[in-house]
Amino acid sequence: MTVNRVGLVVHGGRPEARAAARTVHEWCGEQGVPCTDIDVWHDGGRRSARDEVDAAGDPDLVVTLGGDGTFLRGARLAAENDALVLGVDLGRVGFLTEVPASDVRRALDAVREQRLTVESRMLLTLRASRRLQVPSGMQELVRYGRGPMLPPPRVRTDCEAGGDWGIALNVTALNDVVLEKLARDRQVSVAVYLAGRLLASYSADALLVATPTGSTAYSFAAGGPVVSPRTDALVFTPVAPHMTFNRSVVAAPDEPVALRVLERSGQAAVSIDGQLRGVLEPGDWIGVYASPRRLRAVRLGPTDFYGRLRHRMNLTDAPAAVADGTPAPLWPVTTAPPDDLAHLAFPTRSDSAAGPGLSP
Ligand SMILES: NC(=O)c1ccc[n+]([C@@H]2O[C@H](COP(=O)([O-])OP(=O)(O)OC[C@H]3O[C@@H](n4cnc5c(N)ncnc54)[C@H](O)[C@@H]3O)[C@@H](O)[C@H]2O)c1
Ligand SMILES: Nc1ncnc2c1ncn2[C@@H]1O[C@H](COP(=O)(O)OP(=O)(O)OP(=O)(O)O)[C@@H](O)[C@H]1O
Repeated sequence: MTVNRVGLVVHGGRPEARAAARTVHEWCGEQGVPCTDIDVWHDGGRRSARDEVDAAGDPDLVVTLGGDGTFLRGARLAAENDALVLGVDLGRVGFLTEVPASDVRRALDAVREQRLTVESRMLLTLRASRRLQVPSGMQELVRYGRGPMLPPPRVRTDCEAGGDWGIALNVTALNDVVLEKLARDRQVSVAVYLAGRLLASYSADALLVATPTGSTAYSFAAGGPVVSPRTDALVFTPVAPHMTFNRSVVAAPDEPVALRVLERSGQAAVSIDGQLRGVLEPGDWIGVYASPRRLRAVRLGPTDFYGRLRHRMNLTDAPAAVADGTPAPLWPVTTAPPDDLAHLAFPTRSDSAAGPGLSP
């Protein structure tokens, strides 16, 4: 693809990320490609995704330099502009970022020379019974020292009128939409509807709806399933529900998950990809569903989701299994499997064989 303009999202608190940003600026200077820093944390607060990408001159490639939080910030901007996103790994976990910092130049060259595949990932969006906002007195209290808050979500202008089903908000979640208690000592009471049918009323610390990408984040910590990011699905997971049914439910992409705060519940905070975006009162509801937008992520080689799961989550083998024999063979994703293990995957599977827009 031709890169016409690069937008940079940098973890400003990390010197290595600032150094990598200089490398990207240098590369862009050499190639004559305009490059703008975006999602800069101004003293006066942060801007909506639309305002950010407009101010950055409509980048068609968003490069993130940081950890997963930085990638999530970049994904929000890339999705708004249907831009590609490339995540450079300069974080603590780096589950979402792929390219090591030492490979930034090589990665940019590969994008320019079209030696890439584009992985399409599902995003969530939502409708709500009213516009979301955080009461001003509450902002300082709930932002946990994590920097400026995003402005309240805008209403989607293409859906502003005629919807009996609440107000469509211009938000996208790559990981998850979380409804959680605000008072430390008071759970939220929430009725949960899947595809319009009541699943159950919950009393819990939080209830969340994750994408397959987000299944390895908060949902995973709450005991939810790991879902391949090549799948489209909505993963509903309760956090510390005070009831016998505490399982996740995996819904189809056309089955919305609606969360309605019950009459006597405490207030509930709505977070999207870890960013506080609103506070709901009893009687309010949100409906979470698959966004018509997708995230377009740059992949420079075969991706290795399960290898990454094993490696980044430090999965360890059962001691008894290890003691029972030689360790199970493990080989890099770029290397052909040993001949006697070739049956473990579809034969001759490659990125290009996986079909347009999806890579394994
Ligand atoms: N108890 C928990 O695990 C918990 C609680 C709140 C929020 N979160 C997650 O944090 C996310 C926001 O990330 P952040 O970096 O801004 O906040 P953060 O710094 O609090 O990160 C939470 C952790 O989750 C990791 N992470 C983020 N997305 C991931 C993914 N898709 N797969 C695997 N690990 C992932 C991050 O690297 C980090 O270690 C939210 O979307 C939510 O899923 C997790
Ligand atoms: N652009 C920035 N300017 C200033 N501080 C920042 C910036 N980005 C991140 N930080 C600081 O870093 C903290 C962690 O941010 P975040 O969780 O988004 O990082 P991350 O990219 O996920 O990396 P890590 O994997 O280390 O958490 C923030 O609370 C903030 O203090």
